[in-house]
Amino acid sequence: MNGPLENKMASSNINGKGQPKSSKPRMNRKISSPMNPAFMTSAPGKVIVYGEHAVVHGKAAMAAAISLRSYLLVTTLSKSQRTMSLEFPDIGLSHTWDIDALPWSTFSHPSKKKMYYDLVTTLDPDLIEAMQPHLSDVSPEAKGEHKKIHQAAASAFLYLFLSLGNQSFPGSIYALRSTLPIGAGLGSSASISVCLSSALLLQIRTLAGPHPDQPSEEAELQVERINRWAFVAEMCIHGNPSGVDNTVSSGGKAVLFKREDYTRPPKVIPLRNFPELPLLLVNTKQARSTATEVAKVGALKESLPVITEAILNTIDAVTESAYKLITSGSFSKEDPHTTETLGKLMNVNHGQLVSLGVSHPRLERIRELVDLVGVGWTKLTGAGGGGSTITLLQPDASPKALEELEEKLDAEDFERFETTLGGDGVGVLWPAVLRDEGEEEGGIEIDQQKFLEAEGEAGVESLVGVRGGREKRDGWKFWRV
Ligand SMILES: Nc1ncnc2c1ncn2[C@@H]1O[C@H](COP(=O)(O)OP(=O)(O)OP(=O)(O)O)[C@@H](O)[C@H]1O
Ligand SMILES: C[C@@](O)(CCO)CC(=O)[O-]
Repeated sequence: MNGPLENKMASSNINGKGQPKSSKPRMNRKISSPMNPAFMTSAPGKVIVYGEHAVVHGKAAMAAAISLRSYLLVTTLSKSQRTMSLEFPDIGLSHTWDIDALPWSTFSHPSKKKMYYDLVTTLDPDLIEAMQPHLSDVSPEAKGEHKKIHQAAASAFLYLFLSLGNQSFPGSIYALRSTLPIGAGLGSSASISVCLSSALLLQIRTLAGPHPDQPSEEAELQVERINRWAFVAEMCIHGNPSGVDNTVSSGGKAVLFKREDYTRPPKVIPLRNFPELPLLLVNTKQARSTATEVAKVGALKESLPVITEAILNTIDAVTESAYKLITSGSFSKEDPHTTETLGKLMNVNHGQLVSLGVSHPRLERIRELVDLVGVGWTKLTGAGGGGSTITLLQPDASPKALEELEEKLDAEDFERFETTLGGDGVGVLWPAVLRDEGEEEGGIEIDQQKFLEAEGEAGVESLVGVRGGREKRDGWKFWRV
């Protein structure tokens, strides 16, 4: 059976299959004091329903959280252990920094120091430079794309840690597992960014809650702070993010998102009555980097500015039409005409993304297979260039045709996902103890060994999952906005 590492990365040029772990996870260290119990954070992936890429250029996008999530377990070490460790087995990354050797003087210099409530919209080149010597010894044996994946995750953590922490920060281990495929357009980087940002903000004790009777304005402020720092981590991972992924991952549910001015917070409209659309989510297993795909569109805009801007504007019009339809008083998802309009808009949006040059033959093959059986409307979702598609299924799609489609997708080695849209955003499990409903007392204490050894995505989901397949789990808490 595949272990977590083998399962995670798609079989492509950034293949993580069978990568040796950099070193064995350190699972035998002495763990937290009762004052600093081990705790967890978790955040969802997302699908972009309309408007990816255009959103990087100031247009609107509509996106919703999905039920696949990342989970981060934080274990505080005893006072004498002055190290910060990352255990990210999904990508085969294991690294430890000596806290006292990190570039504190640069990060805490008055001209550079940021506060936990600040809005940071660009990475500081001096800070990036100061981090370099501490990143160059991360996975020195890794090569090519594999190395980039490690560097991206390590730099996201280090930039946040050095910005939010200080030299007297307690030594800690950050163990991360995700049920999301990586580089598949489903927001894996945003979900780990939200996990890291919320964990560090909790460790420096700047977050209130989450607790059940928290006023919603307070909850909103906490989520906003997490989201701002998650955006910083996203900038470390993919250069020029719009912020839509981390916004959905932090707040959950579904939103219309637009960032016209990068020096100001984006405009985010929650879509409270976002319909539970019957969606089929398919991964090409062709991993790619969001940074590369975003750069492709940037390059097209430079070489064909007028045409590219025109395409981006028509994408905006598609997103706007879908938004108007969903928020109109007469909207009903039972109405086949409405579904058909949303579906046609998805098809148009896909065509626009093809013109921007971010499709891939495997994405086109999924479209072809769906079109051949005629069960719905398909578009790529996320950055494209591989990654995933979403298909809005026709309400009257015949079960036989659907079965036929599933067989074909399986035969051609595509990966189908079942997921629900619009779930919770960032969650906290403090301390790391879970109890299933009906269980008498005690509950399961999640320690690093259990967490790192859980078998595959299903093992992670069943051990620490927000639902874990059960009706209700006691322990995970969310800021309710
Ligand atoms: N489970 C994970 N463990 C460690 N690092 C991860 C994990 N998931 C994502 N990452 C980091 O995020 C990067 C992938 O980000 P990228 O934005 O390219 O893809 P994505 O977020 O899955 O897709 P999209 O942005 O299109 O939704 C990886 O290279 C890695 O650095
Ligand atoms: C391609 C893109 O629009 C969506 C990636 O999920 C990039 C971004 O918004 O940061």
